[in-house]
Amino acid sequence: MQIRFTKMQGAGNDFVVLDETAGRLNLSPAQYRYLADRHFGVGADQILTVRPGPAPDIDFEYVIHNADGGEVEQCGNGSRCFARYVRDKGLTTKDAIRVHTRAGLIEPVLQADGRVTVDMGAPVFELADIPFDPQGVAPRAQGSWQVWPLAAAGREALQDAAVAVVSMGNPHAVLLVDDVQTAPVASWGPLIESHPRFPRRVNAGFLQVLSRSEVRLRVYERGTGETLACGTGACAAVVAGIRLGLLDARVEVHTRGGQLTIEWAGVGQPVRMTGPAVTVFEGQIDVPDAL
Ligand SMILES: N[C@@H](CCC[C@H](N)C(=O)O)C(=O)O
Repeated sequence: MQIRFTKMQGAGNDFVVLDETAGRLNLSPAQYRYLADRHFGVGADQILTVRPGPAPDIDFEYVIHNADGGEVEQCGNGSRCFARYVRDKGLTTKDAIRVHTRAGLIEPVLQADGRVTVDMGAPVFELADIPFDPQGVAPRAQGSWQVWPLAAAGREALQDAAVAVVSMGNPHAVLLVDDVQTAPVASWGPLIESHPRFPRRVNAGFLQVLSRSEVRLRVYERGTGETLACGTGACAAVVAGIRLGLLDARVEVHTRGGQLTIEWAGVGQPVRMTGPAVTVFEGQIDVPDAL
C-alpha cells in the first residue's frame, strides 16, 4: 500500500503524520511499527492520524500510536504538530482548533510567532484513573504533596526511588533527580515504564529543578523509549513540581530537543503548553500489506 505522509517534529519529538480526513487507511499495529522504524520505515517516536471531527462543533479527531504500534490517549508535542499540519494543509482556516482525542477535548491555538499553545485539560490525580495501583504501599509525604516508593520484587535498582503520579490523559511518573544529564534514564526508564503498580504502563519523567521557574527534563516514554522531548511529560512534571511546592505557576522546561513553556494555576485548572511545531519533509512510502 502506498501511503503519503508528512514528517514533523516538536522540540525534537518526531512524528509521521497521516491524513485520514478522506478515508481510513486501516493500518495494523505492525504497519504503524513499520512506519516508525528508523531503519526500514520513515522513523518516528509516534504516528499521528488526522480524522474528521466526531461532532459538528469539533473540528478534528486526533489518533496517536506509539512507535511500538500501540494506540495511546494523548501526545502533547504531537498536538502542536497536528495543529500546524491541519492549518498548513488548508484543512482549516481557524487559529483555535477543537480536537477530540481518546483523552478528551484539547484546544491548540496557533501563535503569530509560529509556536502553538495548547489547553491540555486538567491533570488527573485519582489513582484509579491514572491508573496507579499502590498495591498496599503507603505514600511518603514530600513538600506539600506526596510521592510513592517504587521498591518491589525484581526492581532492586529502584529500592530508594519514589515518584509523583499524575495523568495528563496518559499516565506519568515523575522522579526528582539532582542532575538529568547523569540520571539513570536508560536503565531505570524501562523498569519504571513496566512497573507492576502501573497497570497500563507509564511514561517516566526525570526532573531536575533549576529554580522556581526553570527545570530540565528527560522522559523515558511508554512504547517508545527516551525521546528528545515529551509534551505531556513536561505538563506532568511541572504539575508535580508545583504540587510538591518546588515550582511557580509558569515554568520553562528545557528538554534535550528544545524548550517548552508550561503554565498551571492549580488543582482543577487546565495546563497550558507552548512550544514549537515544525514540518521536516513530506513523502510517500510503500507499506507492506502483510507484516
Ligand atoms: N511524546 C508524547 C507522548 C506520547 C505518548 C506516550 N508515549 C504514552 O504512551 O503515553 C508527548 O509529547 O506528550
